[in-house]
Amino acid sequence: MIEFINVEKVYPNGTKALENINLKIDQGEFVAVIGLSGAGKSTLIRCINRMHDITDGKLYVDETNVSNLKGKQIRRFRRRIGMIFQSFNLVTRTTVLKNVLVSFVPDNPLWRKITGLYTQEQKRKALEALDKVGILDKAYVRVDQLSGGQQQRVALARTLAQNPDIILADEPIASLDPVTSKLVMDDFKRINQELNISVIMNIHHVEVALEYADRIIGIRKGEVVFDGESAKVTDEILHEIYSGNIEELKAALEESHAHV
Ligand SMILES: Nc1ncnc2c1ncn2[C@@H]1O[C@H](COP(=O)(O)OP(=O)(O)OP(=O)(O)O)[C@@H](O)[C@H]1O
Repeated sequence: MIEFINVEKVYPNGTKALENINLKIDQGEFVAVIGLSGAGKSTLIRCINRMHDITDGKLYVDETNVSNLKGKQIRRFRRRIGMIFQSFNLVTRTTVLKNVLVSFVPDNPLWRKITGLYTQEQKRKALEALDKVGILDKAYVRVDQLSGGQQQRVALARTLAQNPDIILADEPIASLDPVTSKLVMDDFKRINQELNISVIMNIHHVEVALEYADRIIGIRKGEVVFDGESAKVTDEILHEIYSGNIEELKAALEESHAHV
């Protein structure tokens, strides 16, 4: 379980990005975080794996008080939490398989790190992860020969290979076309349901969020203004989340229509 207790995040330049955040997210939930640009969505999910430090309150992942982690403990903790970015973060001039194998580097002794050799078991796990996202046939293809959607699935396979409890996804479909977005979202949903991995996704496409996530967290100006089942999100609630900016809400909805 992930638990935020009165969490606040103030950046060193004085910007208050999160305030009074209280949330409990159970293992296996699929949560979409929505809100205007600058509302604090990215900050919220990046506090979970300590990419950002909170400045007040408490944040727990299971029994771990995230703020108390130091050095090696942070690295070990992050092994349990996969992270997917809009930009895929892959090494494009090498093969799909090598990109997935990279997830094992932290576990390997120095000589394996230097030689770039992996165990048969690691290769088997990497191929298994590629199979889970339907691109096993691309294992020996160079990443720069794949479409954006396929690249995002490689990123997903790399994360799966590390056997995470949680996947944090920061705008994972923002640079994908509507058809590909759907395939990638289907992968997230399947992984969530079949492997019981929690998915916490920051997403601009409201309708996609409503279709795929079980739970919506609406953020406005660093505060949670809605937290509930996707099925219970009404136009009034969306207005509340995006209030003060109807034009942006309309644009977000139109963009989402194009994605479903
Ligand atoms: N490294 C930083 N230093 C200072 N302020 C920051 C930093 N990162 C984000 N902010 C500010 O914190 C607030 C929340 O930003 P955040 O990126 O979390 O919003 P967001 O909802 O994810 O936005 P977007 O949808 O545009 O990505 C914004 O006012 C932003 O300008």
